[in-house]
Amino acid sequence: MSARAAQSSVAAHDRGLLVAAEVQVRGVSAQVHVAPGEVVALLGANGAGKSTLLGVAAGMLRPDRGRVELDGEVLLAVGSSGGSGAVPGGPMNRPVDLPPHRRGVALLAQEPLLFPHLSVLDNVAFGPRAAGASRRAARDAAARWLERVDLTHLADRRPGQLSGGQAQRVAVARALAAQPRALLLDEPMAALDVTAAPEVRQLLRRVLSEAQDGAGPGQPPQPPVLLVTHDPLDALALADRAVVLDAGHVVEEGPVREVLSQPRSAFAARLAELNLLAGTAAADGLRAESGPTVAGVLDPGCSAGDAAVAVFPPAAVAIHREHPATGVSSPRNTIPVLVSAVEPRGALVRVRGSVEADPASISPGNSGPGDSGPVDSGPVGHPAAAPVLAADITAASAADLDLVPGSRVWFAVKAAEVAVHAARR
Ligand SMILES: Nc1ncnc2c1ncn2[C@@H]1O[C@H](COP(=O)(O)OP(=O)(O)OP(=O)(O)O)[C@@H](O)[C@H]1O
Repeated sequence: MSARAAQSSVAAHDRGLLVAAEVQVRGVSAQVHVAPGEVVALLGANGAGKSTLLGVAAGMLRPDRGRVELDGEVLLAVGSSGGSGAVPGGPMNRPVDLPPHRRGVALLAQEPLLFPHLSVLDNVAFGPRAAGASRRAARDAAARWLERVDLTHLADRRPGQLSGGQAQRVAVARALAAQPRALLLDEPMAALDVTAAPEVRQLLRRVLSEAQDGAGPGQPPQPPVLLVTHDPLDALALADRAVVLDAGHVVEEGPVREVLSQPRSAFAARLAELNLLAGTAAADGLRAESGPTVAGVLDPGCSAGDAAVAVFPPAAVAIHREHPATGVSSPRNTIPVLVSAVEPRGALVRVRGSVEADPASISPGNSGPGDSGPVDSGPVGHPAAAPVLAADITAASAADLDLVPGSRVWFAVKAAEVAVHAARR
């Protein structure tokens, strides 16, 4: 990239958070921009470079070349100009590398990293105190934040007397009480058990959307949020956009649902081993964006009316040539699908196909879609593209069904196998 092109790419991002870094020893050369109020999920396999970018943004790692800007302020500018690849060079007068505590950036890590000798209240007050608030103002802010994360009753406890989920909620309060100008989340649910993880995910979902709704005229800009995660549910619940890193480079980016439902990189495809339909949560399932209700089981963090996704594994899908009888013992979804690929996978066959919106397109002799089908929601940003679903069936069944690309079939999945999770709209 020429210096001029590099400059213009930086100038285009004068609001929000820009992180561009080249770290040769780690093979990382990537650039990510997060707009004010936007949550970007940084996805990628182990060693892809996610923590490296986060470390550069936080000021914990100095790259060979790199630039970090927050709302136009340069937090880091190191390395020579005129380089190539993802990292803007630009004319370099003198290097800038603000230390972490002067960046106005808060980092929430996997472990809550609370001070063991301080009470919960004083741990939270540490955030605003470190950002320059007076002792009293810091404690007031801490008390307000403990209320927002429903932990007022634990204010006097020491971290050693908290569960893992409670401690992480305290860490969330500490990070946000400092009123950071940008928030970095490094796999914040990864160290939690299966009960605590959804609680913290739900809390983050709530506080992040409150932070975004809260900004108005005269208020500081909404903080950009960069979230590192391996978990597609974290990305779906919390992020607007996904950026996929592979071997240190950005290989894919776009709205989260689009990246997960129509993955173009190998990693996103692996991550998206689940079927996914977007819409609005209903009492007993999901109302697809432009279709009827898919019966399913609502996640505890999800209520009717929320933006949501219905998720089910390919192994839970049965395939029928004719419309199957409606399940008696448990409700069943029947979805008309046009087969696009039939791929052997060991002892199984992965059948992929797009959801058909028009029941009339189903082959003659079918009784038409059942009560709960068809589903024709399209992923965000691709209103015209029908969602693609996958089913794993035995090779013998695939042979019996005589499936080839172009076959028209019904995918059937029991409601009990469909999980409905809250998601960003
Ligand atoms: N301290 C270090 N010194 C040298 N190389 C490192 C160091 N830490 C990480 N690496 C290498 O840098 C590359 C990027 O690592 P990074 O930790 O950023 O990946 P990641 O996507 O965060 O992975 P994970 O999901 O496992 O945390 C990898 O090849 C890794 O082996």
